[in-house]
Formats: sequence, C-alpha cells, structure tokens
Amino acid sequence: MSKIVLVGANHAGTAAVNTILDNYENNEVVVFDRNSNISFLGCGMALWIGEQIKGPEGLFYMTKERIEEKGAKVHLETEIQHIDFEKKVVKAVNKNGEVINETYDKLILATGSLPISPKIKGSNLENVQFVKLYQDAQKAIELLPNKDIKRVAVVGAGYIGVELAEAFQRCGKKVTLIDAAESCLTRYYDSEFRKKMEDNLRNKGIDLQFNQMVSEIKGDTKVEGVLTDKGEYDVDMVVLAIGFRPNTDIAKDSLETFKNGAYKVNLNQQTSKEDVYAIGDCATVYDNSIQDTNYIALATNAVRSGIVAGHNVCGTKLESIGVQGSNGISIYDLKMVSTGMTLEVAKSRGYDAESADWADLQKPEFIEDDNTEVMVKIVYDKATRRILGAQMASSIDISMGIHMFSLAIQEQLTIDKLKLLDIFFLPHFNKPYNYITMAALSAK
Ligand SMILES: Cc1cc2nc3c(=O)[nH]c(=O)nc-3n(C[C@H](O)[C@H](O)[C@H](O)COP(=O)(O)OP(=O)(O)OC[C@H]3O[C@@H](n4cnc5c(N)ncnc54)[C@H](O)[C@@H]3O)c2cc1C
Ligand SMILES: NC(=O)c1ccc[n+]([C@@H]2O[C@H](COP(=O)([O-])OP(=O)(O)OC[C@H]3O[C@@H](n4cnc5c(N)ncnc54)[C@H](O)[C@@H]3O)[C@@H](O)[C@H]2O)c1
Repeated sequence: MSKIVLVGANHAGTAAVNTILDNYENNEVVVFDRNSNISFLGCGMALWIGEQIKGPEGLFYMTKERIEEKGAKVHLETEIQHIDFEKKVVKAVNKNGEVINETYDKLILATGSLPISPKIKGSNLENVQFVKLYQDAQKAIELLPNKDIKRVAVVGAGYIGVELAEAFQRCGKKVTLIDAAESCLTRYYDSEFRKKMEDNLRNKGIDLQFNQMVSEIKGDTKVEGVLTDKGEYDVDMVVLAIGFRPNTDIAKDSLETFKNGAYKVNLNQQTSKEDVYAIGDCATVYDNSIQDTNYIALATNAVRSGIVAGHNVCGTKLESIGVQGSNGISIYDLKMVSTGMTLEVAKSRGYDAESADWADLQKPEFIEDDNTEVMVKIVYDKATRRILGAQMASSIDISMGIHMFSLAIQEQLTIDKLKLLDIFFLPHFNKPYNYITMAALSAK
C-alpha cells in the first residue's frame, strides 16, 4: 500500500486519480486543488461565450464527490504552498487559512499552466480579461450584456485568441484581433492555411492587426484603448491570450526543468526525483516529430500523461509513446487540423524539409451536394523521407484524416509508405484518387 498525493485536479490530475482508483486497490489517495471546481473544459469557453451552447453545465465531467465515492480524499480551495522533498511532506493551506501537512510515498504534480501576462502598462485595468479558468469565462460573460462594451481587442491570435474572436463577434461585439506574428495560428499552420483562416475571420468583419506588439492598455480605471507599436485601437475590453507558461513555481528550484520552466519528465512521467511525477501542462512531453523533449500544452496530452503516471505510481511500468501535438480548430464553417511540424517550423529547426500538397473536391464531381474542397499538406524530410507533419483544411469534418498522419509520425513512417496505402473508395466519402493518396504521390 502506498500513500499517493496529487497536487492539481484538472484534466491531468483527474486522469491520474481515475486511473489509480479505477485500477488499483488499497492505496491512500489525497488530492489537493486550489480551485473550487475541477475538470473544466476550457475548450468549451468560446462556445459558451459565443452562445453556441446553452450554458457551462456540460463543460465539467468530474466532481469532488464522485472522486471521493471512489475512495480518495479531495481538498478543494486548498493550495499547496511548499513541498519538503527530503521529508516527503506537502504543506497545504485552505481558504480558511488552516494548514494541512500531508506526507506522501509518491507525489504527482499536476499544477498545469498559467496564462502569460505581458508586462505592459494598463494590464490591471477594469475589463482586461485573461481566459483560463471557469471563473474567467464567467467574468467575461457577465460583461457581455454591458452596453458600454461594444468593441473588444483580443491580443494573441493563437488558438484561444482566434476562438474568442469568433465568440465575441457572434455576440455582437466589434472585434480587433492583434498578434505580434505576421498572421494567426503561426505555430500550427503554414501560410496558405493561415490565409484561409484570415479570409474567414475578415469575412465576418473581424479586424486583423498582425506584426505588432501591444505596448500599453489605455484608460483611467477602465479600458479605453490599446496601443501597439503600429497604431492605436479604441476598445472597451481587452482579452489577453498570448500563450501559457508552466505553473511550476512551487518546485522549479528542486526539480530539473526544461528551458521554459516545465518539469522535465521521462517516459514514465517521473521527474528528476524518483518518487515525484509530473503530468499535463506543468511537464514536458516527448515529441515524436522532433524526436526530442518539447512543451505542448493540450488537454489531450494532460489526460494521456495522467493515465501513464497513474499506472506507474501504482507499480505498473508504463511508458508514454510520445505525442505529435495533434490539434484542431473550427471557426464559423472552416475546420483546420494539424499534427507534427509545419514546413516553416521544420525548416527553422534545421530540417531539409519539403511538402507534398494537394487540394481537391472531397467526392467525385457527379456528387453535387455536400461536396467541398479539402486541402492537405504533408511535410517530410527530403533525406530520410520521414513524415514530419501534416495539415488539412475544409468546411467538412476532416478530423479523422489527421489522426492517421499523427500515427504515421509516431511510427516514423516515410512519405513513400503513404503513396500506395490502401485507402478505400466510396463516392459518398471520397474519390478513387483521393486527396491523401494524391498528395503523397506528388512527393518528389
Ligand atoms: C480557453 C481554452 C481553450 C482550450 N482548448 C483546448 C482544446 O480545444 N483542446 C486541447 O487539447 N486543449 C485546450 N486547451 C488547453 C487545455 O485546457 C490545457 O492543456 C489543460 O487544461 C491542461 O490540463 P492540466 O490539468 O495539466 O492543467 P490545468 O488545467 O492548468 O490545471 C491545473 C490545476 O492545478 C491546480 N493548481 C495549480 N497550482 C496549485 C497549487 N499550488 N495547489 C493546488 N492546486 C493547484 C489548479 O487550480 C488547476 O485546477 C484550452 C485552454 C483554454 C484556456
Ligand atoms: N483548439 C485547441 O486545441 C486549443 C484551443 C485553445 C487553446 N489551446 C492550447 O492552449 C494553449 C494556450 O493557447 P494560446 O492561444 O494562449 O497560445 P498559442 O501559443 O496558441 O498562441 C499565442 C499567440 O500569442 C501571440 N503572442 C505572443 N506574445 C505576444 C505579444 N506580446 N503580443 C501579441 N501577440 C503575442 C503568438 O504569436 C501566438 O500567436 C496552447 O498550447 C494551445 O494549443 C488549444
């Protein structure tokens, strides 16, 4: 029997605690989270703000009570403030200021990430909003009916920024989307895909302001505008979405960390201390596309790493198979999915990379209804022929296609292996010369 203490009970922590309690008996499991709720799906935030779902109820999939029914002790609104790794004790403080000192045999850190806060004047003004927690979404939603808030600037045109730009436009706000990079979604897509998303956003009246750094948020007490190195925009609300940083302050001086401060873990999710595991957004991942350690903050990685750690702390040796950073976005009618590296990222990392591209109708021309274009790009290494990444875009759901590319990268397949891959044909789904085959065959 082991005593397992878990710090953080959102996606990674919930996955670990479920794995432990569903598969193993006789462990003592104690869970701490400083928030009042657990398992909030941030991915539903934009749908909630944009009124595409009725409310937030369905955005939670686990409760303190359900975890306790399975046998763990859960302390919510209780923050871990110190860890004594020698004595194996965590010090927790609850909302009433009471201190709990809890010993452990195995410790799992699942403290996640925090939104990056730009060091600019005005970031503490009223109506400046971060978007991470359930409470952040609640605050944003409370502001929406306010007639004084007509114009919203979203700073950061990554995944969160683009999704929220759509959400605020859907509820009648005039939206300006600002990014330091030359376009939106630069981490995930090459320029021809980004152009599609830019056109999509512009068509809905979203003002795109790229290649500029925000230097100040203007206003006396409330937001009145945003100043960048290229211009000034009159807005009533500012949403900051410029990325996440790992939340590792409590142990970053005691454990080995990655260049961005994430806890470095091995394939068993073990940190540099044998009995201490780290999972989710506070930890590194093994990235099969670069064949090296990386930091990729995604709920999917959080869940998988929680499962791996859950088995390992209970004595079953299980190794992560690594990740590809597979991701997707759906904005108005445009769906885009990607995995691994873009061509730009691959080149910037020093690969002699090339891409095989194809765009075609999904189904044969004689299918006149629901037949739309699909764009696919496969990135590969010219010398080894190894597939490094893939991107797809369409107005239909092409998400299952990207999972195949994800597996191909995981298994280190070459582009040539895809050329004659057995892909079935049925006019309802695709063409005999389907877009994946054609893209692969076009590889030089
Ligand atoms: C708006 C938005 C949309 C997103 N959409 C997607 C998506 O579509 N797909 C996707 O894959 N990912 C998405 N993500 C990313 C995803 O939410 C994160 O990768 C995921 O939440 C990571 O889970 P985690 O459990 O590792 O960390 P977190 O969710 O950050 O949870 C960490 C937990 O630890 C607790 N904690 C922290 N410090 C302490 C402490 N000292 N003591 C006690 N408790 C502590 C926190 O209260 C929190 O509950 C989105 C994120 C946001 C904000
Ligand atoms: N659909 C999804 O899978 C999904 C949705 C939301 C969030 N997430 C994940 O959550 C994490 C956080 O998302 P995010 O959108 O905050 O990060 P992100 O990395 O996707 O985007 C951050 C953006 O902010 C820009 N930026 C950085 N500093 C800036 C500055 N000072 N001024 C202006 N722009 C600046 C970057 O160029 C980038 O475009 C990511 O790992 C993301 O993949 C995933």
